Amino acid sequence: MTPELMQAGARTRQAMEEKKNAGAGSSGGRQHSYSRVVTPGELDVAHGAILYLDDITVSFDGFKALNALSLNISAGELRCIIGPNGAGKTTMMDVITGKTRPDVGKAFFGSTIDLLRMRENEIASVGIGRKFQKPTVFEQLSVFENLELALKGDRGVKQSMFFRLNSEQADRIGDMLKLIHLKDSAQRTAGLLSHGQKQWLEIGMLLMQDPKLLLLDEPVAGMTDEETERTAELFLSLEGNHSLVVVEHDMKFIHELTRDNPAKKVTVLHEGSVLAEGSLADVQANEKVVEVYLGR
Ligand SMILES: Nc1ncnc2c1ncn2[C@@H]1O[C@H](COP(=O)(O)OP(=O)(O)OP(=O)(O)O)[C@@H](O)[C@H]1O
Repeated sequence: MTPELMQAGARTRQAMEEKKNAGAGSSGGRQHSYSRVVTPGELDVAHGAILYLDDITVSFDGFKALNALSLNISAGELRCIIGPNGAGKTTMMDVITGKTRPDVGKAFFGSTIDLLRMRENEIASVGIGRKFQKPTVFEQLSVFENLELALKGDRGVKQSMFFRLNSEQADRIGDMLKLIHLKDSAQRTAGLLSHGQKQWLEIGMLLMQDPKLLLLDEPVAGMTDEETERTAELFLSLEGNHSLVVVEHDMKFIHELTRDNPAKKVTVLHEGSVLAEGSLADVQANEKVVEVYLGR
């Protein structure tokens, strides 16, 4: 071994030792007793939950839009949330994404990321993507360009100008076009797409940023039956790799999302709290649910 190599080896060992000691200082030496070391700010779903809301209350001039709401979503889960108008579904999404601050309660992404201490843009950057009801794509650009833009993410203007797709990125866009059923429309101007196709494109744009949790607000509103079915297929194909929270009024769509697994959990919100939670059959048979929602 040459002296240079020996010196390089010594430097590497010293750096490793310093890193180990620094880690011991910041975590109280816990990595000696636990095999898993969690990096601050990194999503940790080792305990199973990707989203944990506890006792969240949001008041508007004394009116409680959310009233001690608690909700747990597991990593990889597809959870449907239903509830009558005014139940608090949008307010719940607003709390998760940092748009609205609750009066009290806890909201964690994984077991370590405290959402209530973060701004909206920070929450988006740790991996929570939100799809609003209305599609918001860049109408003048092609489908491909929309996805390309989403891939660029929040690079600065100058970096975006000089951004060139590498082959891996071009492949990712190709795969996404297939997934969202827009392969044949890649060069089409987005403004010319049908409502359903625009919704898929926007979902594709969200997915290009690889969110860990997707919040989808009435994604099939205004879609044809065929588009609704395809959307259900798309969401089911994402389940497992992503976690999805789907707020929806369309019961046919909820049926399609739960058909492969009838035990899949559905949550019913009412007056800012969870009224019922269980399989679709269970919540549909629940008298309180029938009274406030399904029986209307
Ligand atoms: N900014 C606000 N100021 C006052 N009241 C509000 C505000 N935002 C929501 N609310 C009220 O809080 C309650 C819950 O509203 P939210 O929009 O969360 O319900 P929702 O379940 O999403 O309803 P929908 O299905 O109609 O969209 C409603 O009574 C609503 O009027």
